[in-house]
Amino acid sequence: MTVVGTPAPASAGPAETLEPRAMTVPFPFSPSLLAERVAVVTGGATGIGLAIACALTEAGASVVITSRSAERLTAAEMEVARRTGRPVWSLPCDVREEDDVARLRDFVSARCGAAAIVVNNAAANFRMPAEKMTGRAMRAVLDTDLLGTYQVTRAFFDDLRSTGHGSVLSIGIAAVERGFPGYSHAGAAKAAIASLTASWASEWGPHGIRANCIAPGPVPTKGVWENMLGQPPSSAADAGAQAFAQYAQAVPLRRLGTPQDVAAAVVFLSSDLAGWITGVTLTVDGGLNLTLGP
Ligand SMILES: CCCCC/C=C/C(=O)SCCNC(=O)CCNC(=O)[C@H](O)C(C)(C)COP(=O)(O)OP(=O)(O)OC[C@H]1O[C@@H](n2cnc3c(N)ncnc32)[C@H](O)[C@@H]1OP(=O)(O)O
Ligand SMILES: NC(=O)C1=CN([C@@H]2O[C@H](COP(=O)(O)OP(=O)(O)OC[C@H]3O[C@@H](n4cnc5c(N)ncnc54)[C@H](OP(=O)(O)O)[C@@H]3O)[C@@H](O)[C@H]2O)C=CC1
Repeated sequence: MTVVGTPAPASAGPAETLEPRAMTVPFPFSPSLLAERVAVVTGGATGIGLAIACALTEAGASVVITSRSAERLTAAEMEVARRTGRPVWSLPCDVREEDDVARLRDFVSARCGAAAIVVNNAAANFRMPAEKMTGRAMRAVLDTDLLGTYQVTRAFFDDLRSTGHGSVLSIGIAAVERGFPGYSHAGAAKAAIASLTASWASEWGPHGIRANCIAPGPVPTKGVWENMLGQPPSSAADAGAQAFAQYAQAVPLRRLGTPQDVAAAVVFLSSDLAGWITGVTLTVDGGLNLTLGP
């Protein structure tokens, strides 16, 4: 039986074990829930995107993953097949580049058919105090997170509409209305994504396209460790690992998130189970935002 949180292989090194896969909830959706649907997942080779690709595949969708690295995509293709027993397709694409995005759209259409589900998950992040933020640094993040989300979604608009049940899922960040200290570029981009989502929902509802945002709290993926907190710790005793363990105690549900927590929300929102839900931002954070005060 396939499960949402396939346990890490015994051979997994310290970096892999940081992507918590301890959750062993049986896969909660029918394997035919998304049958005949084609899905595109940006940033689908690692972390949360990889878990989303696995979950959509397990729910019956034909999935195309994309990121800038052909090497990571090849590894991810094998990982999805290992976890789900089904193939995914992949194409390198920098979401900041219009030509790349146009090629992606044509690849998906030729290989699998019209996309009914677009998951905007690709993102870039690095710590930088606001007063030190250069224009290039700001642009590097806005171009990836915001422009990339807009560009990919727009490229697939005709396909989404043609299916009659298009669904756009964009990944934001929990409690972004409070800002994102140290990461003001990413906070601004993610806040704008929530607004884009609402605009798309209103404008495209009449075309049968739903648009929703998922706003995760902290999920200690390898990408977060490398880009936000330095190198992954080599053991649970490392200061970084200790800080995260302490952070978990601030969460009402007393744990940090897993990629699979986010993936389950994506499957639900992209399916007909959520057929009358559009324009929402769903926070997936174990209740952490409730502890931040009024
Ligand atoms: C604690 C829980 C909350 C977690 C919330 C959210 C988490 C996440 O979003 S996780 C996603 C993390 N994953 C990634 O970030 C992976 C992808 N990131 C990247 O590939 C890069 O960081 C990049 C896209 C931003 C690099 O883009 P590129 O166009 O190649 O940028 P340049 O190298 O040309 O640099 C442009 C500009 O930005 C400055 N810069 C880039 N990276 C960093 C860095 N790591 N630290 C500081 N500054 C950086 C760079 O210095 C350039 O500015 P100038 O120096 O003024 O030219
Ligand atoms: N982990 C967390 O705590 C939280 C994460 N999020 C969001 O969840 C999503 C996934 O993050 P996570 O899995 O943790 O981190 P990852 O670093 O694993 O994922 C980011 C992905 O984006 C891809 N990517 C980056 N830039 C581009 C680009 N220009 N074009 C195409 N792909 C690109 C990367 O692949 P490649 O480098 O190969 O291009 C990578 O696969 C992001 O949107 C993030 O902001 C939100 C809240 C909390």
